[in-house]
Amino acid sequence: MYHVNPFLGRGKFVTVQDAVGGLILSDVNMERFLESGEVSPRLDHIDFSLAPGEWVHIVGTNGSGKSTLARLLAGLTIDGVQGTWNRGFAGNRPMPYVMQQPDSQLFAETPRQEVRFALEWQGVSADEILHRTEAILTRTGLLSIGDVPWERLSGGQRQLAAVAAASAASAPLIVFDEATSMLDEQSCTEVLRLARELHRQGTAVVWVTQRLQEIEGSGRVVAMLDGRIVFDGLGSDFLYGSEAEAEADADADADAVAGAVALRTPHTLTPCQACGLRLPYLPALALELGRQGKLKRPYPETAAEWEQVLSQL
Ligand SMILES: Nc1ncnc2c1ncn2[C@@H]1O[C@H](COP(=O)(O)OP(=O)(O)OP(=O)(O)O)[C@@H](O)[C@H]1O
Repeated sequence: MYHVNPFLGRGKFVTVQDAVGGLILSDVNMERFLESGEVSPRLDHIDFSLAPGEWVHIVGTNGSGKSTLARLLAGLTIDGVQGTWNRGFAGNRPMPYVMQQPDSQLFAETPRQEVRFALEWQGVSADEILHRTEAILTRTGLLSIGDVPWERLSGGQRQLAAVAAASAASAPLIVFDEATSMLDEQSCTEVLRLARELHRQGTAVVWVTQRLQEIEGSGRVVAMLDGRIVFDGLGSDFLYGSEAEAEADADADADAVAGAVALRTPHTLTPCQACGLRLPYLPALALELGRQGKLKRPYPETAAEWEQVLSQL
């Protein structure tokens, strides 16, 4: 358990007790000082927990506090944070943190060197390094370009190398902070595939993104607004609202059609829209078809599911 002790200076954490289990933040608070001299929250009394092996999407508008929360979860020091937390399964060491810009986190000159360095930092033996480097390059699809210098690789390939190096730590948690935002569609898919593979192998993943099309209906979504967590629940409820709200909407529509009410009750905003975020095209289409009674939940997610639904409309 860690406490931020304001009397020890900014960002110094005091170990109170070790515990293995969930990574838990309690009442974590952080202020930012505006040019006007006013103080506003950067994190506003956040409570958050992450179980071992869990995947969480963190979303929110620009400046809502996603990166600040992500850095804290990775165990990186941030000046001026206050609150209480238990790092649980994530332990005392900083966890791998994959950023938006691969170039700001690459140390070596080629993918193979990058992975080797990452393993060396883990204290892995020389024999083991040789074997594991090849295995990681193979798994990440980088073997054929393992010795190509960064300047001859695309941004997507450099980001894959950053993920490969992050995965070399075999850490219990990896934080991706908008890791796909600068990439083309194919590279996004590759980076997401690697992250999902790590997750399948038991790594907890914090996935910060502005790309809401990456949300899965059955996955966990945490949405931030003005430094607060304003939603923590299922991806489908975040995108479409809860089923109970949808039913209430449908009842209101039926009443309006039957003339039981003079005016049609306006639909409520979904949590996604209430956060100031725009629904991606396909979820917006699903929501509209659902509201017209042409589609029932669970709404389609994959291309194959959409194809089937559209062929039946
Ligand atoms: N190093 C810093 N010092 C002071 N304020 C900061 C610092 N970094 C971020 N902030 C402010 O804290 C608030 C939250 O920033 P943060 O980067 O966590 O949000 P975000 O949701 O990740 O935004 P974005 O999507 O634009 O990256 C913003 O108002 C930002 O301007």
